[in-house]
Amino acid sequence: MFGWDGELPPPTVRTINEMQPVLADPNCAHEGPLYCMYRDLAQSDADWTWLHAHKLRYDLTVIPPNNLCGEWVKTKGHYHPRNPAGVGYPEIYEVLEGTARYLLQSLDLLDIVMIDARAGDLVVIPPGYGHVTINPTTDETLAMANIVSTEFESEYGEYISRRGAAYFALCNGEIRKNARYPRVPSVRSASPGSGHWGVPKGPLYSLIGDEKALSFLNYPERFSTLFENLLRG
Ligand SMILES: O=P(O)(O)OC[C@H]1O[C@H](O)[C@H](O)[C@@H](O)[C@@H]1O
Repeated sequence: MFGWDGELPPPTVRTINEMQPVLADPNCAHEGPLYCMYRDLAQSDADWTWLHAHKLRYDLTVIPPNNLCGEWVKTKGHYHPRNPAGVGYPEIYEVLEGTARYLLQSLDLLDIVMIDARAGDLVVIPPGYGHVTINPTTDETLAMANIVSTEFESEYGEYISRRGAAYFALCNGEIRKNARYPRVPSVRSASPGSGHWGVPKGPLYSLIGDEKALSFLNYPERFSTLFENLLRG
């Protein structure tokens, strides 16, 4: 499954109920499971030990297509806190199957970015950017991997209090502004970074063991050029 060798542990399942506070239609009465998160995976004890020694985690997320009262299925959305040096923890994703739309928003809400990615693409979430992943299809499951620091918990408060991201991606193709956000810029598009601006090339799993390629995840303060280039596109 998704190029994963061997059995997967039982996933954490995000239900539609948990998503109610962040849906475009707050009265959407659908129910049931929405997407599965398999956290802290490794293909061998050696890989797991390396990941943990470097304060990192490899996860898979599987998002079947869905229509949530007119909105594409998406993840709940969260920010990451700052690391001890005062810089937000970044994250790196890889699309394994299907297509993904990453909707990023800076904490100051001055920058909203949409990145369309397909299988093989790697996408870096820069420090300070909240993020939602959308499966913008009717018929394809999205499977993606991520590597992220083990040193923090995701923060959902901003997304819950504003009832979702700054924009909603609707199944009719409309990108609708969320009325809970007073003033936000329009969405700009960017490309997945894989192989450019210092963003590593995949497969993501093959980077396990490569300290140089993954140290930006815990020490983003040492990689300001990478993030500046990434945000300039
Ligand atoms: O936490 P959510 O907003 O539901 O997003 C889902 C994803 O978030 C993070 O990136 C985690 O590292 C993933 O394991 C998870 O699948």
